[in-house]
Amino acid sequence: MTVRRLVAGVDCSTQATKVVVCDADTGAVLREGRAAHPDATEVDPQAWWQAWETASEGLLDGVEAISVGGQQHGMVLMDSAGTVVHPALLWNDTRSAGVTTELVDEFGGAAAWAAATGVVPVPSFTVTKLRWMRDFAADAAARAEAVALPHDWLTHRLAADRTGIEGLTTDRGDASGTGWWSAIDEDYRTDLVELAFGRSLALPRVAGPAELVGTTSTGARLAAGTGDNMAAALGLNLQPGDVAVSLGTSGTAFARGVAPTTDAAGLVAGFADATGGYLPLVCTLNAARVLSSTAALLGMDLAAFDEAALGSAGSDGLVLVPFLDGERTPDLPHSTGLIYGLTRATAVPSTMARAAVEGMLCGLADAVDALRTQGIPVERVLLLGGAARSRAVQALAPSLLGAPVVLPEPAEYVALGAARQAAWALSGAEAPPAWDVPVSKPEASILTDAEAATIRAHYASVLSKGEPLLSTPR
Ligand SMILES: Nc1ncnc2c1ncn2[C@@H]1O[C@H](COP(=O)(O)OP(=O)(O)O)[C@@H](O)[C@H]1O
Ligand SMILES: O=C(CO)[C@@H](O)[C@H](O)COP(=O)(O)O
Repeated sequence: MTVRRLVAGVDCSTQATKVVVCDADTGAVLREGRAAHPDATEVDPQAWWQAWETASEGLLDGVEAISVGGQQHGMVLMDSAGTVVHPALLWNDTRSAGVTTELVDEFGGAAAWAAATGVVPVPSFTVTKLRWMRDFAADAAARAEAVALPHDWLTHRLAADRTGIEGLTTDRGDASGTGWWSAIDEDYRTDLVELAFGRSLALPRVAGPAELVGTTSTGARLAAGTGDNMAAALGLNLQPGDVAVSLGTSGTAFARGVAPTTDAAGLVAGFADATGGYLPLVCTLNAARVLSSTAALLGMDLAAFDEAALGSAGSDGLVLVPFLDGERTPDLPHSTGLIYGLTRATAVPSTMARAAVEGMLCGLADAVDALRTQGIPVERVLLLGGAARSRAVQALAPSLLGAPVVLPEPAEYVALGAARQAAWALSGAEAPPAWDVPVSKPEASILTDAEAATIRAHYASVLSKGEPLLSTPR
């Protein structure tokens, strides 16, 4: 009789913690749990711990290894005892917008950052949050001795064999989103921590992709973990030519790369991945919540919203610029949403629903184009994340994104990727285990390529007309 080995993967993402327990050989999901996070852009990491405890309750019997995938960029500052000195500022917290330009300039501008680290800081990046702490939360900053990311912190909290800030670990994937780890040098740039914060901080050791880094109180081994997008890439087993478009709280478009990218325009972040390779990625601040907010505005649940968007004959020139939480790509942190083209004909719920889906997808279409500009081949888009469940999204995506779209079987791909990393670390093998990723075709496309081009042209024109409004603080 073969003995089944169990591994767990965790997704500590913006809106929730999700846990999957899988068969280490096949990846079959045997148990699942989930618990919500506070709806805020600064969060006490203790809330992630509570969500982990709730989401994993009753799931971990027999689990031999655990790995944590986490929302990227969040800043967790600790004192020497490991006590968090300020609520974590998350990736979607834009308060560091005011200090980002000066920080970029102090190092010689966008091109210098891109050449040194692979990224150009925007307010999402941890390095800008350190500068904000130095300037606007000096008391808490003075107590800080170490800085870590959400997945580093949760892994550390899970490790029963560590105390204080001793033994903190991260991985190259998540580290590459800080702004002080260089995907070009494969090393920390401690000078950039000092530049941003005014002094040095202890940084987590960068563990190898398949390393075991600790042990939990129940004896399960801990893998290194990684950023949520890196975990999703591992869960999806992305191949050359594949681009993942994830429609969660953030909208992301990413692909596996064989070399670091250095986009001085700052659209494509030159991240590392969780396997030793690279993960060029474009991220927007506005994806699934554009649909849920518009549905709430229209007094509809998500199912009714979807029907309305799908049933609409077209947006008829109504353009919804979806920057409800400010925007990161394009770099417009002070922006808000805009609605343009409202007439008596378009001021109807179904047209508004359609314009919201189109607006969100136009932002992601620009993201996919930015990858193309960096020479990333886009032969097939894998659509995932909560909003990929929307039939309207599925029906509009192929023409707007300009590529064939497939739907990986609905699953928590970040948690699955983390579980795959745990299985890899547990196996001691050269490569991650081969887990199958079934895909299906989406709803038939309801747009011609010409219609999609018109929608994207309207969107681009409203963006450029709205620029003065979008770039000014309210
Ligand atoms: N059918 C649907 N249509 C549109 N949005 C959906 C649908 N189902 C779930 N969502 C949205 O997906 C989001 C959660 O997606 P998820 O990928 O889990 O996000 P995150 O990883 O950022 O927490 C929520 O905002 C939810 O409203
Ligand atoms: O900032 C980024 C990527 O650079 C985001 O993708 C975060 O990693 C949060 O992801 P979700 O919670 O939306 O999955």
